Amino acid sequence: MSDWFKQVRENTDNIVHEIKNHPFIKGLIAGSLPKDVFQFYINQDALYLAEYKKVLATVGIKCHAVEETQFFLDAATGILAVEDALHKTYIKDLAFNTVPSPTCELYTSYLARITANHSLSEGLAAVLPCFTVYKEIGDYIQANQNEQANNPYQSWIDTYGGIDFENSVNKAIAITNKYAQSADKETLNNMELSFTKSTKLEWLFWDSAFKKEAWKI
Ligand SMILES: Cc1ncc(CN)c(N)n1
Repeated sequence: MSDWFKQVRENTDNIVHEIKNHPFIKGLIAGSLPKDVFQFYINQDALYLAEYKKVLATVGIKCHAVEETQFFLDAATGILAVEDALHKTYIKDLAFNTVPSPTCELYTSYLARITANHSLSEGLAAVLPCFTVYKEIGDYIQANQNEQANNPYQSWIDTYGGIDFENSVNKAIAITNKYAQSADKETLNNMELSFTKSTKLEWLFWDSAFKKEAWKI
């Protein structure tokens, strides 16, 4: 498979389309997203990223080439340090809720299960939407903003629309494409299932934040 990512991205276009049209994203573009909703999201995202760091490290230590391992370990510390700083900016005065929402729990548990029990290729495919969806949404928001000056969410938006994040996303895509190139048909099928599931979970994460999802019992 010469460009695995291009193919699976095309096949998940409907999900990305739904993300772009979600009221959460529309609210970020306009800067009108209610503050309590964004803070709920940032709080849940901090809980998500704490687990995602471990997942990236797990994938990294399974990679065959030392520079691939290094990339994922750097991603776990470097990129996430930037995100942690964003989280501190936006939730500084708030009581931090340490309970993951059902969707946060679902997404992190799913990633942990795939990276622990399935093949490296499937693990790479499962963690990739966390890079690619945010890059695409960051770019999409920046391209569709009428005004950036007074948007309270601009530093969050610029983190994902920026060049540093783009470099890291391209590297993650290149590594995953490389493993896809030597994967058999069954593995390719499983990789696409993982990529699609994580892309759906990205939609669900924003949707659950918009609804400030709580445990029903
Ligand atoms: C849920 C989620 N997915 C992806 C990202 C971008 N690393 C994030 N911060 N949060």
